[in-house]
Amino acid sequence: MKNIALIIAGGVGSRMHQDIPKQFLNVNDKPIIIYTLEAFQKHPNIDAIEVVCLKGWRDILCAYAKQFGITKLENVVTGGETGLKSIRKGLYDIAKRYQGEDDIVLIHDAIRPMVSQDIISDNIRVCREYGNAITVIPCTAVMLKTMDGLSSMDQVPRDNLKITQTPQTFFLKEILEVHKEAIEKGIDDSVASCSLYVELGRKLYHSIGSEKNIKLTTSEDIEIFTALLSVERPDWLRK
Ligand SMILES: C[C@](O)(CO)[C@H](O)COP(=O)(O)O
Repeated sequence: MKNIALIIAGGVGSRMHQDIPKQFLNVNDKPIIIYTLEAFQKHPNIDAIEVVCLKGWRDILCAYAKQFGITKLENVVTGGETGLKSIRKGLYDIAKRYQGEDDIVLIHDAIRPMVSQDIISDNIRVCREYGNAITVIPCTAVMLKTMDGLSSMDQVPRDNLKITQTPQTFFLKEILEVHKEAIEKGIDDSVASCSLYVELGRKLYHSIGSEKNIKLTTSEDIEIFTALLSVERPDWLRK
């Protein structure tokens, strides 16, 4: 009964307008991806870590992992053309080493370095109890619908909306079957694992996220992350 973290670090980060991919940018002398890996390294119920990495960055990542004591890192594979294909490559590689009926995989964005121990624990709990776990937070803003990108005449009731984050956690055996079904049905452009499940008509279960579990997409997000680190060290760094 293993809990395996699959960290997705295959993106080039074009919205950050930097030469270095965002997951490898340094904040306080530490690459962003290392903050993320440390969260899973420190969690007592995470048994192994696999990373899907950008082509050409594998050796650099392995060197950083050694430097920062990420001993749970078992393998690094190169990403695919899309996020979903990168996830699939990671799952296929994990399946070479893990075949247990009870093994679960926590799929997490490398660029969400503020993931807390509580978020990881709740994902494991919900997945083991209900079969999967999608980290979500409530939608607190008014959501406008637009058809032209400039104006709106409609809104989506926010009470029915949840904002998704990662980790998104599944039984390894089941998510491999879901990917097989998606390939057979020609569904290949889902944005995330949760979208794939929805597109195949499967039910998803929510686990508790946090506003602080931000995805570092733009340079503004890096400023927010740096500010968060200066006022509140993540729970796993405090121990
Ligand atoms: C998986 C995700 O983080 C959930 O909020 C998000 O969908 C990832 O989107 P991206 O386009 O791969 O950054």
